[in-house]
Amino acid sequence: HSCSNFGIPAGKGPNPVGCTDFMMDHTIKGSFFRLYYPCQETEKAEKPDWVPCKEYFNGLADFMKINRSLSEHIFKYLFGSYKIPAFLDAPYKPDGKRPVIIFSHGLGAFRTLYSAICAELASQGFIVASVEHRDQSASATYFFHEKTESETAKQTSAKTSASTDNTLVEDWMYYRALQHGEREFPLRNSQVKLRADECILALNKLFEVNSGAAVQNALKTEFDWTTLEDSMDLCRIAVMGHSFGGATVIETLCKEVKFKCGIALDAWMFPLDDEIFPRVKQPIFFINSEKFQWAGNISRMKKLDSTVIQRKMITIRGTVHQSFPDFTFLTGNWIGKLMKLKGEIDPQLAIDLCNKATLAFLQRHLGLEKNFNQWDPLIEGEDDNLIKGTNVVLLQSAI
Ligand SMILES: CCN(CC)CCN(C[C@]12C[C@](c3ccc(C(F)(F)F)cc3)(C1)C2)C(=O)Cn1c(SCc2ccc(F)cc2)nc(=O)c2c1C=CC2
Repeated sequence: HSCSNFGIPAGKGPNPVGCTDFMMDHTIKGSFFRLYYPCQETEKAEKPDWVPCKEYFNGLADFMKINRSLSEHIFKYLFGSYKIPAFLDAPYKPDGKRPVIIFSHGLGAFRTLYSAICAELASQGFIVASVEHRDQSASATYFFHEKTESETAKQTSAKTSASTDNTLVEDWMYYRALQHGEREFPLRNSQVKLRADECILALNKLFEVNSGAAVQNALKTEFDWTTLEDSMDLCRIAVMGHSFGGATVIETLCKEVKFKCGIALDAWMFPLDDEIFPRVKQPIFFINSEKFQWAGNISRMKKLDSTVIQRKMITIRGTVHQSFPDFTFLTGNWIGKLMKLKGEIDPQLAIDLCNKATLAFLQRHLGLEKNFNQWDPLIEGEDDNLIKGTNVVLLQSAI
C-alpha cells in the first residue's frame, strides 16, 4: 500500500534521544561529529533537519554525478522536510557511566545519514558519536579558517564598522571522485587510515569531555558539554560503520585497543591491507545485505575468522546496500526499489533486526547488564529474515 509510514523511525529504547554537533579545533585536522545521547524529557527542543544545509545536497549531486542545480531542487523536494528522530541540544540525562559508540559513515555519505541506527542506540542508553570524515570521501563537509588580513580589510572597507573579531570563515570540502586513470587502492587505503585516526581523535575528545576539561566547540550550539562529565564508561567502547565505514571499523580496531569490539554493516573490504588482519584482536560482527556482497569481498572478511576471537556474520534477507542509511525510509516503495534504496524486506523490519543483533553483540562483548541478550539468537542468524553467515557462494580456493 502506498501510504507506508514515512520518516525515519525513532529509537525504541526507554530513553528520549538528544543530538548536538561538535567541531573541535576548527581546522581540517580537527574532529567533527554529531553526538546522539539519552536526554531529559523536554517539550521546547525541536528536531533538526535531516540534511543540515544545501551544501550537502550539492555534494550528494557531485557524488551521484548529477548536476547541482537540478538536484538541489529534487533533493529539497524529496528530502528537504525530513527531521531527525532526536531533540536538538536537549539536556543530557545523567545515569551513571554509559557505554560509547563511534560511528563511521560510507563513501559519499556524511554524519547525519545514519540517524535511525544512532538514535536507536542512544535510546537504549549509549552515547554515540557519528563522525564526519575529512578524507574527501564524504559528499560534503566543512571546517573553518581565521579570516585573513585581506578578507578583513575587504569586509571592513565594505562596512563602516571595523569588524575586529577574527571571526571564522567556512570552508567546504566536497567528495573527491577517482581521477581518470588513477589507481583506486592507494587513495582508499590512505583514506581508511585517516578515517581510523579521526575515529580515535573523536574518542580522545570524548575522554577529555568525560574528564570535565573545558570544551572548545568551534560550532555555536546551546548544548552544555560540562553535563557530560563522568558520563562515559571508558572500558565499554565500540566502533561501528557502514560500507567504507565498515573497513574503517577494522582499521580502527587494529590501531586502538580501547575499542573493545566492532560492528561492520555491509563492509567494503577493498581499502584494507591484508597485513592488518592478523593484528586485529577484538571481536567483530559483520551484518551484511543480501544484494551488495560478492565472493572477493566476503573472502576477505573470512580472513578475519578466528577460533579464539569471536567473529560473527549474518545476512539480512531482502536487503540492499542502502538498507542501512536513512534514505531507505524516505521514499515510496516503487521509487525506493527503482533507485535501489529499498530491498524486498520492509525497511523498518530490516533495521530492527540489525539494531537488535547489534545490541546483543554489544552486551556480550562490552559486558553490559541489560536485557539485550534476549536477541542472542539473531547473532547466530536464527530468524526467518536472517541467514547465518552469507548467501554469497564462495569460489573454491585453488587447492
Ligand atoms: C555513481 C557513484 N558511484 C560512486 C563510486 C557509486 C555510488 N554508490 C551507490 C549509491 C549510493 C547511492 C544513492 C544514494 C542516495 C540516493 C538518494 F537519491 F536517495 F539521495 C540515491 C542513490 C548511489 C546508491 C556507492 O558508492 C555505494 N557505496 C556507498 S553508498 C553510502 C551512501 C552515500 C550517500 C548516501 F546518501 C547514503 C549512503 N558507500 C560506500 O562506502 C561504498 C559504496 C560502494 C563501495 C563502497
